[in-house]
Amino acid sequence: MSLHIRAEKGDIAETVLLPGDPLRARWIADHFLENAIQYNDIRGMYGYTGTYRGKKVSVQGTGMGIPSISIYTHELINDFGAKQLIRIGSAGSYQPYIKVRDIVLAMAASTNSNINRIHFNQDSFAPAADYELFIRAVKKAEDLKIPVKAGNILTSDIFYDKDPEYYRKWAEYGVLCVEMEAAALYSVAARFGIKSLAILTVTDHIVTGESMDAASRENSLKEMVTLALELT
Ligand SMILES: O=P(O)(O)O[C@H]1O[C@H](CO)[C@@H](O)[C@H]1O
Ligand SMILES: O=c1cc[nH]c(=O)[nH]1
Repeated sequence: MSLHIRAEKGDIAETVLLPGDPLRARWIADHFLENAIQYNDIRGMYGYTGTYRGKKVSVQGTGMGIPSISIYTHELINDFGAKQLIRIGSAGSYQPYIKVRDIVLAMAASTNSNINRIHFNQDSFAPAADYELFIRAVKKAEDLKIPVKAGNILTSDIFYDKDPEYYRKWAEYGVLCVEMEAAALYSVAARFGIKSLAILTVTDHIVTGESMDAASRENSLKEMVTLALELT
């Protein structure tokens, strides 16, 4: 048992899928895993362990934003021995050619958060995906005929930005989309020497204003979840 996760050592698999939304974790346990057991309900941040095609895998909600995912990933690694963390999140597109429902593999995660400047005494750390896991995801997506885009993304501390043009400076540098956790995932994973990758489904379009409703966000992310589970 750790401060935020009610589980014993061995209850959690070495590979953990990380949706921000704990209800997405429950939906994955219900629809994709065999013999899923719920191990965590602290703060309603559900976590489950089951099997997928015979392999043990866990799904743990992380909540929204860098502080929240940093707590869960720290405990998953240090208290429960997680070795491979795969975020499965929603994102807002910054590019006209990245459409709603597209899947993006985050090769790197720029951020407007100060968290790494605090850790690195004002120097700038570049949070990046694990290369081997990233390449496996690209190949697996090809095998499954799931089209993916890949590139730099933005992990933002702000969801409701007061400046509607804020996205432009990132878009001009080729940043594909925005979400709120990947830079922290990559940084915590790097700190403890484990593998991590963020797979994102575009649910909103920052340029066109298009958006998926809340129920679709929870339920219509099947391809992303399948791709992540195939990497266990
Ligand atoms: O769908 P999840 O994984 O929560 O990810 C995105 O959705 C939330 C904002 O609605 C933020 O957590 C953002 O990163
Ligand atoms: O952080 C996020 C997540 C989904 N959609 C957005 O616009 N932003």
